[in-house]
Amino acid sequence: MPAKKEGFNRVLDGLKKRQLQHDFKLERAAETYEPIQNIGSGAFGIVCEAVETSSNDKVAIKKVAHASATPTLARRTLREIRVLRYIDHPNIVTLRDIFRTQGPLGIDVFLVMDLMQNNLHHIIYGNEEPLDEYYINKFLGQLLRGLEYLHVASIAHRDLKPSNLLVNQDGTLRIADFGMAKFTDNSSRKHDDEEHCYYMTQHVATLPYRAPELLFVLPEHSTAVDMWAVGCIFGEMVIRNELLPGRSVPGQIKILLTVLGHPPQHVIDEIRCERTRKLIQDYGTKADGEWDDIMHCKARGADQIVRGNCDTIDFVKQLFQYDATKRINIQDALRHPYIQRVTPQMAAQKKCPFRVKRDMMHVEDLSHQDLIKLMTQDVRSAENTYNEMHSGGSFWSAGDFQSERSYEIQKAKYETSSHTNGLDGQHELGYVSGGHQWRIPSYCAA
Ligand SMILES: Nc1ncnc2c1ncn2[C@@H]1O[C@H](COP(=O)(O)OP(=O)(O)OP(=O)(O)O)[C@@H](O)[C@H]1O
Repeated sequence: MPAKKEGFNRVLDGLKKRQLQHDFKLERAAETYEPIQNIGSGAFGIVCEAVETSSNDKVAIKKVAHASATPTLARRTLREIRVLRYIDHPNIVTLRDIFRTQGPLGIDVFLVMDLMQNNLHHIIYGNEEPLDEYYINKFLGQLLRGLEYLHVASIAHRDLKPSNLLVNQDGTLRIADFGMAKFTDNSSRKHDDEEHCYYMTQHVATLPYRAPELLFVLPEHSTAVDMWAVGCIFGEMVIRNELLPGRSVPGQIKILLTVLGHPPQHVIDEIRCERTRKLIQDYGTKADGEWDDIMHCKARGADQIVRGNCDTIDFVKQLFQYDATKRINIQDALRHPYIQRVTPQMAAQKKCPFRVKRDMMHVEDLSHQDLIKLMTQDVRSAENTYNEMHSGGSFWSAGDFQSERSYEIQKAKYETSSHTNGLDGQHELGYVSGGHQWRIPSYCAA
């Protein structure tokens, strides 16, 4: 290598190292984790590869800078913590630890996860060749299994896209980035109505994966938004291109109309936004797209996943129903002949712990102040990360209620307890009986 280039690379390496040190000032937790290199960033977080010094395990640390500064950041962070902290599923990213430091603009939160080698976006586009059919089906099957675990607990991810699906060399896929995750059931209709405004809805889900009920600002949002995204991701794996590649809201709506045809009249009738309804009506009636062609028109290589395969086409059609109530749900998707044909029979999986659902129920209602309070309680300080690692102390895990019944008992105890955390009693049960200042999550237990 010429000397000039070597020198230049050294300078670049030095700059990267300094940036890493600047981004990941871990305070006392630096004795527990050693950052190695930056590996990714999104709109809300930066992620580095690091080593856990005691075990030599490689981990990924996601930093959400000044997580307490705005309600949006605080809510995103709390959602991610509360979904991930009790979950142990082969197709959902594993959260190992959480700690915080005090940054100049509020609390910086660090989520320590198992390190994954890649994400599906890089897998799809990192190769000239389209993805092998075997891998498409393997990834699809794992995505559906991870979603089943969440959807059965009425938790919608709401930001599924290839870059949020992490993949290891052995083909394991794990769903990541739960900043938009939300508990959705019939009682959440209230929130949906509150969210029924242009601003809120247009910040859920990345445009090319955004379901029509979000795009058209319809009142009903459920786990069905994820099923639409599954269709988009499946299509993207097949054609090696975004299936519905809009770059603006009107542009995205026009792409839907062009590719998928006109929404049924009852869906249009539900649209309250005059501008959106007019846009759809003015666009006129288009013929429904033929999935055979849609999935193949941009495909660079030959594959037979879609063409001529009736069960594949039926599966795709059911994912792309404009009407969310008619869209295939996760359980029917797993039972669909296409999935049955291409994915191995899978054993029944265990249920998502009730406490995840319980923790997620109230997040959407909280004020900025309450969000900060809960986030602070859920996350230990970097100081404690170091102390607990080195004292070998056992971590209290009072939040580990195994069932709805034990939750109710603890809740009753809490509500009659004189010990209060300043909230309304429903929100932070783990605070009741622990002697510790911070609520230490169960997964930290040795
Ligand atoms: N556990 C992990 N192992 C390896 N890489 C990861 C891990 N978690 C996240 N990443 C990488 O970091 C990137 C950014 O992470 P993430 O999507 O969680 O951030 P974000 O700011 O919430 O993103 P977005 O803009 O999509 O909301 C991901 O696309 C992924 O490539």
